[in-house]
Amino acid sequence: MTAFQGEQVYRNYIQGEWTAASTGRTVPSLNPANRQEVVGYVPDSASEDVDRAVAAAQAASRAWRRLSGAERGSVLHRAANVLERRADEIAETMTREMGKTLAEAKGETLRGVAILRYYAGEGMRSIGEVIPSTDSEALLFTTRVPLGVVGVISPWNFPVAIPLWKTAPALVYGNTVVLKPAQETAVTAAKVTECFAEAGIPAGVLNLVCGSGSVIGPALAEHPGVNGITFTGSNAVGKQVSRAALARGAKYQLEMGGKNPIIIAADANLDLAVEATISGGLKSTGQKCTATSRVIIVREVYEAFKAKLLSQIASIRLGDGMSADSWMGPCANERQMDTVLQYIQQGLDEGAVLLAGGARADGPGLSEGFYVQPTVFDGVTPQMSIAREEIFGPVLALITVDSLQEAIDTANDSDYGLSASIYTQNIGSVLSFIRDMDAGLVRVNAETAGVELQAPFGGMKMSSSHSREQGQAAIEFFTSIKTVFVKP
Ligand SMILES: NC(=O)C1=CN([C@@H]2O[C@H](COP(=O)(O)OP(=O)(O)OC[C@H]3O[C@@H](n4cnc5c(N)ncnc54)[C@H](O)[C@@H]3O)[C@@H](O)[C@H]2O)C=CC1
Ligand SMILES: O=C(O)CCC(=O)C(=O)O
Repeated sequence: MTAFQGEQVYRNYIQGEWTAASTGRTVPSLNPANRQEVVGYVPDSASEDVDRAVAAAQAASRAWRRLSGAERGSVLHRAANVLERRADEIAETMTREMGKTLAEAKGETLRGVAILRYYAGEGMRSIGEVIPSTDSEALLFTTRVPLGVVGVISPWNFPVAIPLWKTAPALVYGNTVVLKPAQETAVTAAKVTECFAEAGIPAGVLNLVCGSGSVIGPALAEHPGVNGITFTGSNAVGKQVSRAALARGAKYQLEMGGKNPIIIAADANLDLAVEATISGGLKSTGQKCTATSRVIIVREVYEAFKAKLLSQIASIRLGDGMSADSWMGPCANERQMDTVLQYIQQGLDEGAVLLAGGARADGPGLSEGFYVQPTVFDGVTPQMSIAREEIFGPVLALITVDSLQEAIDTANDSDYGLSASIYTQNIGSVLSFIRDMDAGLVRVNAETAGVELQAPFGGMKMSSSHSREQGQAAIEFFTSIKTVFVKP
C-alpha cells in the first residue's frame, strides 16, 4: 500500500495549469471514518474561476475537435495507463475521502481504467450512416459533431467512475470539459485530473474547478459558454440544473435518485436472494443510486427470508474502510448521516417496525466517524416515507405482498424507476417482470446495483432526464447529428 500523504493543498486545473482559487481560500476534505483527519485542502472557488475554465475550454475546442477520434482516444489510453499505475494510491484516497471500503474503491478505480480504455476505442467507431437519397445524383449521410464545451457535475458516491463515464465520452467525441466534482471528493477528482495531465492532454481540453455546489454548480449550469451539462446527484439539484440549461437552450442530461426494489418470489433461492439484498442494499453503505431499498417479499416465504436476512445482517462488520476487516464503512459525510438518521426516525414515527439497527453506530474506533448501523424495517407500507423517498444509506424496508402481480405493482408504485431486480426460478415470472417493470435497468437473479460500463445506463420517471449514459448510448448526449446532402 502507498504511504498516504494527508493535508496536501490541491488546486484547480485550468488551461493546463494548477491554479489556486481566485478567492485564495481552501476548505478541508475530511475523512468520514475519522472526522479529525484532513485528507487534503481543496479550493473554495468562485464563479470567476468557472469563467476562466470555460474560456480555456472554449479556446481549446477548435483544435481538439479537429483531431481524429483515434488521436483523442490515444490521450484516453495514456490516461488509463497512468490511472492504472496509480490505482492503489487513488483508491486509498477515495476510501479516506468518502468512506467506501478499500476493496470497493480499488474495484471502482480499475473500472475507471476500463471506462477510459473503452471510450478510447469509441474514437474509431462509426459515427453516422449513409441514407439513400431520392435524388439519384446526391450523397445523403449523417455525421456527428461535438456539442462544444461540456460541464460535468458529479457526486461523491462514485468519485472516480462517474466523472470518468461522463468525461471520457465527452472528450473522445470532441468536446472540451469543465469538471466540477462534489466538494466532498475533490482530492480524488484532482488525482484523476492529474492522470490526464500526465497523459499530455492539451491545455484547456479538461479543466477542473472545485468549490461549493451552490456556487460553482449554478455558475456552470447558467454559463452561456457551456453547451451541454451532464449531472448526477439529487433530484432537487438536478431540477435546478435542467431549468438553468433549458432557459438558455443548452443540452442537459440528469441521472438522479432511485428507490430500487428487489422482489423475492415464492420460488426464489432464498440464500442467494438474501446475499443480493445485503450486497445491493448495504455495500457502499447504501449510497448508490442503484442501491436496493425496498425488499418486496411474497408472503409464503416472508418469515424464512426475514430470518435468513437478519442472521446475515447481524454478522456485518462496520469500520474504517481502510481496514481489511470492515465490510461496511461510514456514511460519506455528516449531513448524509443526519439525513439517514432522520429517515429512520420518520420510519418509526410512521409505524414501521424496527428489526435491526436503527441508530448511529458507536464503539471502539467508530465514535469519530459517521457510522449508521445496518437497519431493517418490517411492516412497511408503500405510503410510508421510507418506502417512497431516496434515503441513500444502509436502510432496508421490507414489504409483504400476496402475489407476484402485487409485487410488480408495488415495485412500480414509485416516483423513481432506475433499477429493479427479481429472484425467481419461474420463466413466466421473469418475463412478466421484464415486461411490466418500469425501470431503466431490470435484473433477474442479481442484485439491483451493478452497472456495466459497455451497456446503456439510466432511469425512467424521476430517476433521469430519460437519456442514457455509458456504452455506445453516450454518443447521443455528447454529440449532435448533422445530416449532410451533397450534390456534384
Ligand atoms: N444519483 C446519485 O448517484 C446520487 C444521489 N444523491 C442524492 O442526493 C442526496 C444529497 O446528496 P448531495 O451531495 O447533497 O447531492 P447534490 O445533488 O447536492 O450534489 C451532487 C452534485 O451537485 C453539486 N451541486 C450542489 N448544489 C448545486 C446547485 N445548486 N447547482 C448545481 N450543482 C450543485 C454538488 O456539489 C455535487 O457536485 C443524497 O442523499 C442522495 O439522495 C447524491 C449523490 C449521488
Ligand atoms: O451501481 C453502480 O455501479 C453505479 C451506481 C450509480 O451510478 C450511482 O450510484 O450514481
